Amino acid sequence: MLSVIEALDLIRDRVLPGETSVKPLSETLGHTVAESILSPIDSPPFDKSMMDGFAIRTEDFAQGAIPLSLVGQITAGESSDSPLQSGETVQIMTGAPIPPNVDAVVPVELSSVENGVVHLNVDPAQLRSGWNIIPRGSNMQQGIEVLSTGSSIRPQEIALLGEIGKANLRVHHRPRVAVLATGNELVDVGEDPGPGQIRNSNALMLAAQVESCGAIPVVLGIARDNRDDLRDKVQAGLECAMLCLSGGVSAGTLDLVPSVLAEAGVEPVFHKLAMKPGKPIWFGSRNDAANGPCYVFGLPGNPVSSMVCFELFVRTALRKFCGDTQTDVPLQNAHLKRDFQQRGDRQVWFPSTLEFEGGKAVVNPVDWKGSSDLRSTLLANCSAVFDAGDNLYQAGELVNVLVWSRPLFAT
Ligand SMILES: Nc1nc2c(c(=O)[nH]1)N[C@H]1C(S)=C(S)[C@@H](COP(=O)(O)OP(=O)(O)OC[C@H]3O[C@@H](n4cnc5c(N)ncnc54)[C@H](O)[C@@H]3O)O[C@H]1N2
Ligand code: MOO
Repeated sequence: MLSVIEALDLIRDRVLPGETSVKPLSETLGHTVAESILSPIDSPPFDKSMMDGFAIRTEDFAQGAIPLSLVGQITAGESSDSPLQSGETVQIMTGAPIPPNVDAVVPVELSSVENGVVHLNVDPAQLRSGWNIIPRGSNMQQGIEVLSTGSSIRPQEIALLGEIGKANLRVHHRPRVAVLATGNELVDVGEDPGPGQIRNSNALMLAAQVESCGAIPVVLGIARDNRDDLRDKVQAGLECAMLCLSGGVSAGTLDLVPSVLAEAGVEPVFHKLAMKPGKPIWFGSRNDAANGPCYVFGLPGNPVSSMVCFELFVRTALRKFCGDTQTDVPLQNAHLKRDFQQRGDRQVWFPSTLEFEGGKAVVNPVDWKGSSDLRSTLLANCSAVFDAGDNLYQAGELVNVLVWSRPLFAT
């Protein structure tokens, strides 16, 4: 069986970045840039005062302290082209442009003013040319690349693009992701299950995970375990950029998903991984000349398997599809809080809590009963990774951890 790392590589190889369009800057948060963006300006665009104070010429102090005559004021938004004469100063505010031949700003706290005369309470030997002035172009020079293709847009990217006047830019689309639950045992969450039935909790969970990635969920309901119903609903799902099925991918007589997908022209890339939860996961893609490719995940029906497989694989596929160049799974290290016995032939992604204790990241596996135990995931915020084999991990040992995304509100 393939490993998680091998599966992630196959997904990254198979998934290609999707379509792009030009959007107003204010609508691009969370998108990925699909063009290289150069700065048309210097930043700051002029030599600028970093403090509220008095603009001076340090050369005036070469022979020692002198009183300065106050000849004006420059506030942010104004500008002054008049150079200072020897012995003159202007009051200047933070953000205001520096007048010609001024080379330092003395903070107002280090000065006193009496009858239009300014005295500086600074040792003249300490006055340095450039003090409290940020030179034009020192943060960013005209012509440099500020964002490369594939960077994602956070609030600070929006601000910088605003600063350079990039009101519209080319970004990758938010993809539509179809969610299709399969199973004769499923009823909608608003219904009372009869004997042998359970509520379809996976579809809502997967739709929420899709939303938490910034993609658009398209919930297709429940496909029954017969070829006709499954085929029809799969066809509808293939119109989206991605399709996530849940259930029907292991070895039961009604596990029809792999064969129905194959009939629908979805080319398998892998089926079954050496991981727990999630062993029977299926991944493939269909290329449609008219609609572009659809990437298909057959997620295992057990709720924790579906959830963890989404976090690892679907999220990675979405990142790649959305043009993001950062598609590594964001694993981090944490110290085990207690001894942990691992037994089994599959790598385990164990629901756990990650906390900071005494300045250290500490991870504690929760009391998890297995892939159907959704309840214990409510106590967890990450998966701790334990390799296959029979190993006693010691308290304090470093292990890999994958933090589950924590959305604030859906987009
Ligand atoms: N002989 C074998 N049996 C199983 C194997 C195997 O390798 N050989 N693998 C086991 C593993 S591991 C998993 S995980 C499950 C996954 O099976 P399926 O993906 O085929 O899922 P189902 O059998 O349809 O369902 C499994 C379980 O999850 C419940 N379920 C399904 N859909 C939903 C939903 N939408 N919402 C909530 N719960 C759902 C379903 O009722 C089952 O209890 O297979 C093992 N078997
Ligand atoms: O791989 Mo399964 O998800 O252990 O129950």
